[in-house]
Formats: sequence, C-alpha cells, structure tokens
Amino acid sequence: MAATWRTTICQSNKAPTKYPKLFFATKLNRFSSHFISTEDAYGREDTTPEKPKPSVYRTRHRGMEVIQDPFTNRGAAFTWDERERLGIRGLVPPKVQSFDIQAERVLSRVDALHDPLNKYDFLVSLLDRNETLFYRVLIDHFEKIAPIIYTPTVGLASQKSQVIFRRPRGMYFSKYDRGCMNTMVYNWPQEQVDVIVVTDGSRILGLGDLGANGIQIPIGKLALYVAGGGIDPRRVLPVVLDVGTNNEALRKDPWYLGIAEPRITGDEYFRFVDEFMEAVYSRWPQVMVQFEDFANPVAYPLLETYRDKYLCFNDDIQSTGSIALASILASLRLRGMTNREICKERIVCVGAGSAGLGVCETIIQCMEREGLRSHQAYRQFWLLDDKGLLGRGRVGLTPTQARFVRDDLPDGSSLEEVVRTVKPTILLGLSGAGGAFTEAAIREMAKHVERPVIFPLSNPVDHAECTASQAIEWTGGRAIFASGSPFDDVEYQNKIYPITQCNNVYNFPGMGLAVTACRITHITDDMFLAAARRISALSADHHKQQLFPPLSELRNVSLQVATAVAEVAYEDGLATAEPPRKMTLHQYLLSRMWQPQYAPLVPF
Ligand SMILES: NC(=O)c1ccc[n+]([C@@H]2O[C@H](COP(=O)([O-])OP(=O)(O)OC[C@H]3O[C@@H](n4cnc5c(N)ncnc54)[C@H](O)[C@@H]3O)[C@@H](O)[C@H]2O)c1
Ligand SMILES: O=C(O)C[C@H](O)C(=O)O
Ligand SMILES: [Mg+2]
Repeated sequence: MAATWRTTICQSNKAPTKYPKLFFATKLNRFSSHFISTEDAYGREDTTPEKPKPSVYRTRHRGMEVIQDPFTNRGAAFTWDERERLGIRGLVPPKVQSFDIQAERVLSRVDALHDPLNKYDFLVSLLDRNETLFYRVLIDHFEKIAPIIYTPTVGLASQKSQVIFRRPRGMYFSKYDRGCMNTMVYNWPQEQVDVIVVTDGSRILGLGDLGANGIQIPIGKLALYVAGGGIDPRRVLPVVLDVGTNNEALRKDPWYLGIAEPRITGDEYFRFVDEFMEAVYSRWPQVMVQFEDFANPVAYPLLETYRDKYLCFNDDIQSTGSIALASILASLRLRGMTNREICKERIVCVGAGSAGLGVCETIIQCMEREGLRSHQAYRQFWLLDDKGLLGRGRVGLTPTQARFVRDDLPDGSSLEEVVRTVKPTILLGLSGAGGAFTEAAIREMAKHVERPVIFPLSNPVDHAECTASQAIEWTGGRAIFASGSPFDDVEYQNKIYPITQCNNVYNFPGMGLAVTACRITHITDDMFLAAARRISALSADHHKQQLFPPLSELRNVSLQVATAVAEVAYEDGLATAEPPRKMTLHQYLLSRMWQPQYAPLVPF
C-alpha cells in the first residue's frame, strides 16, 4: 500500500509539459549547485529545441541547506526521491505538491492582497525563497505580475525600500569602498555573471534621486531579463553605486539604508565609477553592463566613456530609443504609410534629458538610413525642457541638446505655442512631468492631423504626460497612443481602445539573450535599430490595432529582438559564438533560454 502511494506521488511529479523546450547548458563550475546537460555550453550536439534532453540540477547542499537556497528550494514540491537523496525527508510537509498547484496558490495569494506594495513584498519574498516558482508565475502571468515587480509598482518599492527591506539582493558599492572594489567583487558567490544592471539611484523613473533605494530598479530589470530573455537567474547581478544622495528627506530618515551624505560629483564621481567598471570586468571579462537611471548630467558622459571600452549600454538612452522608434514605425503602418515616410514626421518631444535625447537621436539615425541628411533630420524635431522650447540663445545646454536648438520660435516657447506653430504629427513625453500634455495642446494637435501620435512615455503612472483616456477623449478617438507605464484599455463612445505599453522592457531582455548566447563583444547603435525594426514588424499580423504584441508575449518578442541583434552582430563580426550546425539562429537562441522548471535534484 505504502509502495503504491509512493509510486503515485512520484508519477505525479513527472516533468510538466508546459515547458517542453527545456535546455540547460551551464558549464560546470566550482559552485555548490548547477545544472548539467549532456551538451557543451553552446549546445553543439544533436539537440533541437523540440526534443529536449532531460537535465538534472546537481547540488552539494544537504538537508535544510537545500530548502534555504532559493535555487534548490521547491517548497512542498520535492519528489520522494529527492527527499531521500538530499536528506530532507520530514523537513517538508508530507504531501508532494505539484508545480501547477504551487503556482495557483501563489497567484491566489497575490489576488488576495490589495495594496500593490504588499503584493510586491510578497513576490520578492517568494523570489528570496524559491526562484523557480517565482519565475514560473511571472512568465505565465506576465501582464498581472510584471506591473508589480516592475513599473509602476517598483517605483513605489524604491520610495519605500527602507521600510520593506527584508534581506539584501545584489551588491552595494559605496563611496567608502573606494580602493577595495577589485576585491569586493569576489564577495559575490557566483563564478559566472552574464548581466549586471547598475544604477547610482540619481534619477529613478520620474521620481528623482532615491539614492541607495534605487537598487529595486536593477532587481526588477533583471527579473525581466530572466523572465523575458531567458537569462539564467544565477548569472545576474543587481548593483547600486551609493555615492550619497541629494534627497534630503532620505538623508534625514533614520531607516534609510544608504550613505546619508550629499552625492560626490565631478572627477571624484567619475573616478568612482571607473573603479567599479574595472573591478567587474577584471572578475567577469565577458559580462554585459546595463546603465540604468543615471541622471542626465552623467548618463551621456558615462556611455561615451565606456561604450567602446566595455560591453555595455545605457538602457534609458539606447533601449528607450529603440522601443520608441519601433512604436513610431508601427504607427506608420497603422496610418497606411511606409517606413520611409518617417522622414516627413514633425516631432515635438517634451523632455530633453537622457531618454528624450536618446529617443530623438535614435529616430534621427533611422531617418538618415531612410535617406535624410543629418542636418535635415534634426530640422524635424522641436525639444522642450522645463524651461520650454530649446531655442536660440539658450545657455547651459549639453552638446547633444545643442544640436536640437531651433530658431523658428523663441527660446522657452510653451508646448501650446510650439504645437500651434509646428502642427506636429508626433508628440513624445519624456519629462517625468505628470500632466505636461495639456488638454489645449492635444486638442490643438488633433486639429491638424488625422491620427495624432501621442506617446507619454514617462514613468511611473502618475508621471505620464497624459493618461490614455485623456488622449483618446481629447482627440475624439483618433490618437495613436502608447505609454511608458501600463494603462487599462479605454472605452470611449462604445468602442474599446487597446493600449500599447512603450517601455524599454521590450528591448533589453532580448539584447541580453543575444549578447550572452552569441558572445557579442560590442553593442552598437545598429543593433538597437535592427531591434526596433523587428519589433515594429511583429504586430502586423495579430495585433492590428496595437503597435506591438502585449507584454504577455514578451518571451517571443525578446527572442525576435535577440535574433535581429545577433544577425547584425554576425554581419559586423562582433559575435564570437555560433549556433551549432543543425540549428537555425532562432532555434539556437530559443534553446539558450532558461526555463522555470524543477530539474531533478541530484547530490554531488
Ligand atoms: N518608457 C520608457 O521605456 C522610458 C525609458 C526611459 C525613461 N523614461 C521616463 O522618461 C522620464 C525622463 O527620463 P530621463 O532619463 O530623460 O530624465 P532626465 O532627468 O535626464 O530628463 C528629464 C527632462 O525633462 C525635462 N522636464 C522636467 N520637467 C519638465 C516639464 N514640466 N516640462 C517639460 N520638460 C520638463 C527636464 O528639463 C529634462 O530635460 C522619466 O519619467 C522616465 O521614467 C521612460
Ligand atoms: O523602468 C522603466 O519602466 C522604464 C525606464 O527605464 C525608466 O527609467 O522609466
Ligand atoms: Mg530606466
């Protein structure tokens, strides 16, 4: 009887069929636990994604250690064999729960919580306990879970980081660590790191300087690298550079966990970042670093300093440029126009910081490839900052901003004045200033164009330049709309308007997949352009009224982005690992995507 019971339980633990493309190709390393497959690190065997070979996860842990490690823990889902093999019999409840039931239970807990911050707290503590289950739920319920662990709730979590802190995740490099970073990096327990997302907390979403609390952003971004791009969760590292904060309220808060001093600046700051970059690349020469939410005065200089020296990019400048361009190209299709007609667009951009400039420069690169001369392309743009239009006579502009200065309208002209004169076809918002797209400006825009393209891209929700329903209503339902943060679909005059989210999350996970799988050595603007074109083409068949597929399809979008990026890399000689002979590039990238599955645990 006991034997039958046990057999039944074991059978109920057979591998779920939902993730048939399981493939783990991690090289052996000296860590206590790792996946083993019969392929080498690049899968150069007769393995196709459709016919996965069973993999196991080998661990040196025994007993309680297995339960305490979020990579080996399965809660109540350990099979009987695993309980025997790893000495955990009796340490977990007697019922062997299925992965499906576990996921269902997590989801019901999320639904039962009403406060977004409590949902965030619950999910991050799940991540701390059981990474596989966390990612399973995130991937299967992307549209529900992503807004909790990513934008917009991650903004709230960053503001309240000192309140919800439970246990550290990632690494902190503070101004008091100067001189020690090259040894500190060895405190990180994983021998291999593929992706680092680093912030200095100086411009978190549209929320300003949040100092060391900014660590939540790299944590959220990396969760999406794993869920969207299939990056191995053991190979990601969130980092905050704590150079102080100019946020006085935080400095006075006794619970604040960062350095409660003003930020270091100038040469001192750049030397600090330099030491960090040298330290991470000395330990992980192949790691990709994503700069995230650095304030404008340092974002461009850091990118210019490191883009040719290290494998890195700035998410707010480059990925945002790519996804905004993708949105514009997709909007051309919705308006029955060709990609070439991007050259005719008249673009007003509210916000002339890292993201605004990154977006406009990316669109200019596309216009140039479509035939415009550089100076002609710049003439298609009108940029505004907190002082109004960037016009002749303005002082204190950065070199990139200076290229956009206009002389057809006075410096400091308001949005309404600019819209009235320019009659823009596209209105972009990257200002972090909630409500900056006034009703007057949008109604004026709608007078002159049939399908006004309105993209309030600032995050989180309260910082969007207008809401989805405002844009739809003020244009009489004619707007082509996309927002940085998620908005619900809008009902207007008995019609449902599906809302597209234009967020760099559509871009960076795929970039990470291409870089790690193909061992790309250098990230170029052409890769971001190729990604934009690929994303813009995705929607044509299935999502006619949306600019591109919803976030629930992020894994597929990321695969497409990775393919486009890798194609450019191979063409330009910037990729050093090739797919095995029997696989297409697409199959290879798919095979390299980590899947949330409980591979059988086997002791070393
Ligand atoms: N959707 C996305 O994927 C995405 C990506 C990156 C950034 N963003 C958002 O873009 C916003 C800006 O980011 P950033 O890195 O460029 O910040 P930034 O600080 O570098 O630049 C902000 C710019 O907005 C201007 N500004 C501020 N208030 C304004 C106002 N009332 N009217 C007009 N201009 C104003 C500033 O002068 C500056 O030029 C943030 O809210 C961020 O969340 C969205
Ligand atoms: O984090 C996001 O949601 C997008 C972007 O990187 C931002 O800074 O707003
Ligand atoms: Mg950002």
